[in-house]
Amino acid sequence: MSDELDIPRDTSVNDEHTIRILEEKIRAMQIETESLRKELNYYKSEMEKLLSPPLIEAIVLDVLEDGRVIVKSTSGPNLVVNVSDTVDFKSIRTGKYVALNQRGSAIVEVLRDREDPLIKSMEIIEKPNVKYNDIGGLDQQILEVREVVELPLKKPSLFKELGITPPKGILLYGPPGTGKTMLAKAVAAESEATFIHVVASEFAQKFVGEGARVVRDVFELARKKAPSIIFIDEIDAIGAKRVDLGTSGEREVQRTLMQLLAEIDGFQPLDNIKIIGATNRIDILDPALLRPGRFDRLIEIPLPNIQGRKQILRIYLRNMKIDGSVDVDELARITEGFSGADLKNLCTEAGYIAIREGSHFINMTHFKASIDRLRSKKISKDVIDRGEKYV
Ligand SMILES: Nc1ncnc2c1ncn2[C@@H]1O[C@H](COP(=O)(O)OP(=O)(O)OP(=O)(O)O)[C@@H](O)[C@H]1O
Repeated sequence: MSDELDIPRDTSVNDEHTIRILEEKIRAMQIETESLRKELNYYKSEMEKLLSPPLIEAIVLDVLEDGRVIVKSTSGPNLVVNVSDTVDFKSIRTGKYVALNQRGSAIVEVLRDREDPLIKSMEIIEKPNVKYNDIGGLDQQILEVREVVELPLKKPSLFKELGITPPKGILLYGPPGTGKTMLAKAVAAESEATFIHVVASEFAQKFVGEGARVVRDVFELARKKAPSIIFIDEIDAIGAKRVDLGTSGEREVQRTLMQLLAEIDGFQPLDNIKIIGATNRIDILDPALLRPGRFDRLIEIPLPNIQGRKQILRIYLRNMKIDGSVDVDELARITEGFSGADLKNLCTEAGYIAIREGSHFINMTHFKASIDRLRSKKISKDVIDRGEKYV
């Protein structure tokens, strides 16, 4: 025993030492017991949670003067319920998510706020303020979009009369920052249509079936707000060809795509809804998306050529205080590889350089310094990205 407890053999001499060792052992065991007790309590409470009946989720519609609350339970009906004493009454407000007890008679917990996936995924602009002449270097594409989107929305009778079916959806493809979103907004503005902007990667939701629900809700909203244009950016996020559907995430993306195709198939070419998809990865799109009656008109939005760059620069220079040294032709010539977004940044940066110098005008030197800065900062990276992504 003494060996076990590390007690020195000569106990007569070492009584005090022995007692100290034993006391330490007792303390260590007490600590151990305490920690096991906590662990036991934790598992007991986990067991209780698992065995307790499930709660019902609801959203607060109104708080009544008599202290009761009207809620809409997610399982269906509106209910008038009490508030349990364990809940802070002040935290209950319209729009809050709460948990009801199993009988659905009382609020027993106020839940954490969370975002509505529909609201998170989209932006609605009743009247976008982009005009065709704000867009440079895309004259041909503007003409085509006007013909296949604007005209059928504005004058469906023309198409009916002649028996022509316009496309339900078009796909704008090309490198980033070339004006795809701008063009979609401009056509919505000119067609007096509501612009519903969704980013497809936001459709990929956490919960099973949620992506498909958001797609359904977006189309429902488009019908309510018609005439509407639904702009689906980064459509490759849900519309890429799939090689295998191994993970549940991939299956969820596939379900979302199926819902999108079903919604597109569900309306008529001359209904007052149009869909514009955008991607810089047309090479990886699922051919199902490009079948007739879906995104069946493909419009390339390339990087601007020298003429295009000149037009875009002119648009931005319109509102800038420049001096006589600024040569637009020269600027367009030395900005090969720049997108519309890059050219806009170039103008803004030149303005900043002028401000830093305390200059009242922006001159050619400011523009050239701005080009050098942008080139070294991002262009090389962009070109590499484009080389890999854009086909
Ligand atoms: N052709 C253009 N004419 C004028 N401005 C342009 C043009 N292209 C891009 N821009 C400017 O760049 C900004 C970004 O462009 P936009 O969002 O339309 O590009 P995008 O092609 O949709 O890009 P992404 O593929 O990254 O979504 C615009 O708000 C505009 O200021």
